[in-house]
Amino acid sequence: MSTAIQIDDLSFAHTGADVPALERVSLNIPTGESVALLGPSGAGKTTLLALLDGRLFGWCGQISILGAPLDPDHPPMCARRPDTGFVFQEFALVERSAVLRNVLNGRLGRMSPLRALMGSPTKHDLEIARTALADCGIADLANRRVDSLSGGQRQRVAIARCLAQEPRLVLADEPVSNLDPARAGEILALLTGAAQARGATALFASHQPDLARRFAQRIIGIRCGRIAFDVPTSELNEDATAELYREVEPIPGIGLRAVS
Ligand SMILES: Nc1ncnc2c1ncn2[C@@H]1O[C@H](COP(=O)(O)OP(=O)(O)OP(=O)(O)O)[C@@H](O)[C@H]1O
Repeated sequence: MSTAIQIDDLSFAHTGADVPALERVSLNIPTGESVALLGPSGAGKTTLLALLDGRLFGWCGQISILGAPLDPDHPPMCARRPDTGFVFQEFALVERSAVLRNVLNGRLGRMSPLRALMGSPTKHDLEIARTALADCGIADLANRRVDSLSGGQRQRVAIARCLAQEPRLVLADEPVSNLDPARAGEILALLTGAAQARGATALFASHQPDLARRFAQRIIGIRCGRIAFDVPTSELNEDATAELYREVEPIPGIGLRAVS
């Protein structure tokens, strides 16, 4: 089976940070797998996803996405961009634009440069965007401006935009944090189901172990920038989860230390 994400000995510190956000992380995620990243606030989940998306630089180690190595100092080539879809924790939508326009933005990397520049989608692009809206249960919101939507509705728009991109790898940073439990389950089912139906790989960060169990085949626990466990979902036990979320306290000049 081919590999979607290969990470070897990855370390990274944010500019000005005293301690690294990630330290000596190695993992391999085969194509088609749905994987959840669990970990307490500040563990390094967002940092890891942003690195995999080619948005942070100056890291050490090796990262390979869909068979192509990332450059630690430069963004990925434009041609590779559409293959990775990202659902942001803060949505990253164009607030004053209509929902449909936002979802069509997911198609930009699939359009010819001229069409993308003119903002002129083909019939096919429109069809895909409307299907993504319908799949996310928000077809009726197509013409509403994003700044008139609730947090949960925005989250659906962000997911629809990602699906419209037709990515081979879906990275999602707490993609359902603004939804009630029933809707959260529905949307994660949609996101992971859509990825699986297309043979795509999904890696999503979550604070909700129960949702991770339901929608991931494998669960990776991150704590203080290091991998605490990496197990098939069926093997995740309560003790490992409790240990992952055990309180940490900052030690001046040293970083984070687990409270015993
Ligand atoms: N832009 C930044 N500059 C400096 N330090 C940062 C920056 N972004 C994150 N960090 C630090 O990097 C570490 C990892 O943060 P990260 O946001 O990746 O954690 P997380 O697991 O995604 O947390 P959460 O669940 O709260 O989103 C934390 O110590 C955080 O304070």
